Amino acid sequence: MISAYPGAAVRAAEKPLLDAGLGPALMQRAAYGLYAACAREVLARRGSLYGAHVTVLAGSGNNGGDALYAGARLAGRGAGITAVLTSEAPHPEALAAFRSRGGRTIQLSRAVAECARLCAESDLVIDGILGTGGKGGLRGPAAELARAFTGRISGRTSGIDRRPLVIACDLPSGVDADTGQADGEHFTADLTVTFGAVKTGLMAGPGAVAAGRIECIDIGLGSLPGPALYRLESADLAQLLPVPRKTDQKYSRGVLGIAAGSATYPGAAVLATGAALATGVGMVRYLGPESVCRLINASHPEAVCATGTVSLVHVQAWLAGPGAGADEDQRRRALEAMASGLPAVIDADAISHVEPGLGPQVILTPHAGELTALLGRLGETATREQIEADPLRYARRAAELTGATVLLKGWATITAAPTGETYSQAEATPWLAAAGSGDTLSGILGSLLATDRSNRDTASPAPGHYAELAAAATSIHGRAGTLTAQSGPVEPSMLPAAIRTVIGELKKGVVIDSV
Ligand SMILES: NC(=O)C1=CN([C@@H]2O[C@H](COP(=O)(O)OP(=O)(O)OC[C@H]3O[C@@H](n4cnc5c(N)ncnc54)[C@H](OP(=O)(O)O)[C@@H]3O)[C@@H](O)[C@H]2O)[C@@H](O)CC1
Ligand SMILES: [K+]
Repeated sequence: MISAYPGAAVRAAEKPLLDAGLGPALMQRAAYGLYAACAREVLARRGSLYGAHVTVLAGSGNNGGDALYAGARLAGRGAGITAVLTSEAPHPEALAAFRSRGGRTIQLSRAVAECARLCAESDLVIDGILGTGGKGGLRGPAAELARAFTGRISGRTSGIDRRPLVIACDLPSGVDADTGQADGEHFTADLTVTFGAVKTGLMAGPGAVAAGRIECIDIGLGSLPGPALYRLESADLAQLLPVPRKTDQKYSRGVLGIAAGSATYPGAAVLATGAALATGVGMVRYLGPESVCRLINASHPEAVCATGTVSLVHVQAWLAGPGAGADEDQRRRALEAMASGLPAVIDADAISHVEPGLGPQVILTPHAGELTALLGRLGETATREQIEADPLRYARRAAELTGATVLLKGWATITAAPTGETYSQAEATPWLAAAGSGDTLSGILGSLLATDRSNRDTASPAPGHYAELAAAATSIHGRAGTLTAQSGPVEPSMLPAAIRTVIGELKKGVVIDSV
């Protein structure tokens, strides 16, 4: 599990070490970690450090110091290095070390266009303009450089017309370390090498997109407070996924009730059912129109389909909403599912029936547009753009207002418990942004809720338990999409096959996390 902390918490943990005069030592550890990651990535790309073109972007603070020291080490391995100084007052000792290894410097304010060209023609750009001391987006010439560089490399691929590798020092410059907001110009990295602890802004909103892969370097920080944000990794997922016991039968493994689909949108019910079955539920009981029952049984003969009501069906969890449209019977079923006290995924059209006073076992799965509407009904104004810019804040706020667990979809999907525990998962591929994709996510989550033993074995699951399960479902969905995308565009109806493969590999311990 990755734990992330706000920038202020990391700075507070550094303070006693700085007061004890250990600042330079911490910087050397950070710079060495950055150098080692840069060397590894350049070697992987071009086979040799010797003769590689590297540009270091160095700001006025310690972030620039880290980047200059890392650049000095790369110069010592034969790379050709130029530092673009974005301030008149760079870190003096780091600059001296950089120059002593033969690094040359350019003052950005006098040559923005030249610096943008230099970056675009480099093998590697190290972004050391701003770290945790940055306030707001980039300003002045640094903002112009980010814009010009992005313009120059847009349209380039990772093939022959190669983009330079961009490695961010601690965090991509212009990204808020706590929220991931990036209001103004900012850099976008392939890899962020972060120091001491992962910053929450690297795992949320635009910051999660800008950070790329995340690597955390241990610099020997003191104790940190409780993390603000978690990310599940393969080993956590393997533990969370239930395996059938020898004594199990279909009912004890878990039955999921699905009230989804309508005469207008029947496909959503088929997709949700297929994903739930592939995730390993003991049984699916489907409730909906007869025409949808027939369609589901044509592809999933194991699903038990009926047109009845929620209260007459014995299940361990509910899934309501996908494809329900304006179907009045499905609306009633969604309300009954929310009131049942059982774990329930409330997705798509059912989100518009949500009222405050729910419990954490109810998981709402909005995208930013649906959350705008939900918050509006609860008396809170937030535009889609505001939610996309700061998803941590709004997912937590929605959980607080409804009492439910909230899964807010995005590049990094945020799941927030009403008690504050928050997760971020970012395994998805952009190919998953397709009609029907959300229906499969809700099917996976429904299955995890129905097979969840803690719900039956303990009186009340731990706070944040449902947010963790929602994060697990998000991760499985993202991994299944990424696996499918390896051979081309993703059709959501292809996902159940990949879900089975992902779960099988997780259980065998085959999947190794890249960060
Ligand atoms: N502390 C430690 O022990 C260790 C810290 N480490 C490293 O230090 C980093 C934090 O360093 P830091 O505090 O010096 O801040 P940093 O982000 O480099 O820049 C601040 C400077 O930028 C300026 N500035 C601010 N906003 C701006 C904007 N929007 N656009 C333009 N300029 C802006 C601001 O000037 P001001 O506006 O305040 O006058 C100020 O001069 C941390 O991320 C990590 O990399 C590691 O070495 C490990 C040990
Ligand atoms: K940076």
